[in-house]
Amino acid sequence: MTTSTRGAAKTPAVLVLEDGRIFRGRAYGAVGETFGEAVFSTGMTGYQETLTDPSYHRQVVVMTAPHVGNTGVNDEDMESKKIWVSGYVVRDPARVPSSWRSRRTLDEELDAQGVVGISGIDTRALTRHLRERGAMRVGIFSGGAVQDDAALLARVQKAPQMKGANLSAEVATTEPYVVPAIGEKKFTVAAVDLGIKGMTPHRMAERGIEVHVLPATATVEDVYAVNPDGVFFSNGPGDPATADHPVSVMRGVLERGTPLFGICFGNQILGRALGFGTFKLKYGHRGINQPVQDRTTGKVEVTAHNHGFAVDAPLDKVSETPFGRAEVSHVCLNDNVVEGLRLLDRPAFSVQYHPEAAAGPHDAAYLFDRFVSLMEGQRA
Ligand SMILES: NC(=O)CC[C@H](N)C(=O)O
Repeated sequence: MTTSTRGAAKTPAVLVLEDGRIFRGRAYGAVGETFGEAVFSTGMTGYQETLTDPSYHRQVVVMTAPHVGNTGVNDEDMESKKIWVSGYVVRDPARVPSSWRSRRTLDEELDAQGVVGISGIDTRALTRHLRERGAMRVGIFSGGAVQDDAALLARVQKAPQMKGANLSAEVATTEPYVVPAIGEKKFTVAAVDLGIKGMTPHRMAERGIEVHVLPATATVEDVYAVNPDGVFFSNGPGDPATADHPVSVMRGVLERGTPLFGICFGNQILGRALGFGTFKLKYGHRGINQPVQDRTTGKVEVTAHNHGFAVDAPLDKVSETPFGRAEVSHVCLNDNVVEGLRLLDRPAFSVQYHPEAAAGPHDAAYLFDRFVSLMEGQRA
């Protein structure tokens, strides 16, 4: 529950981690209370895209960049219709935004959307704590929600965990919709929406793809009803171990041999469809400067990430799966986490990171071209 109060900057706020560590600051955005999983993002730009990425549903995002809100909020950079983070933590918010596109301040936007945040805390200390102890549950409280610390801690410890959370249906579209191809239409793609970011269909549309975005509950029949040249599985929030329905739909697509591409949650679902497990990372990857190697070319790309889980697949051997041979195509050079999978006997691949990459970098945009090549190959 949140109470909207402008001028929140003067209102004391408290951030309580489930292990009892407490940070005191001032309210930012809406005044009230909120709960979620505390995670940190190292992106120095693109806060508007971060806030509106549905994969952040039920997460409280800590920004490691010390100044946030400098370019205000514009009407163009949203990745979905609303802010999805459940809370927002910044060190030093901009008092006066400066950008020709800015329409309002970030503080006003968070307040208008009822998103509770906190500012003026030592975000470096908080980030180091999360790196050492791992992502954990957190609460932010301000105004009338502030009680004694022990009472707040008890409430944080009762909040739901991210492990085991099945969240796609809470963020995905309930009705199918079409994003038309830009210019000449060359292909039709069925995109299963598990929490899709707006830039993803746009990157496909730019390549002459008409994208039929389908609800997370879509069946194999719904997918083939649009007569697709390719099938796409999107990013999305929650624990991939709970995504049994999309895993079974993906198996149906793999059986038919239709070209298939997955991003982030979609990569974890491909992992599961092939028979690999998934697991929770200690504190995840979130930011826009993660080095990833494409092992099929040897090239290293700087990439945008937002994932807390990963696929458990062997890095150094080709695996036999029910759909033929599969290999790890991409790996994160910071920690050797699996960042991409590809099948060797069927036209299917996926990446754990974000080639659509709003707000950049764009090193990985070639993956959309790879998807187009698979669809061309199927036609030839
Ligand atoms: N961006 C995503 O698709 C995230 C996938 C999954 N929810 C994770 O945290 O790993």
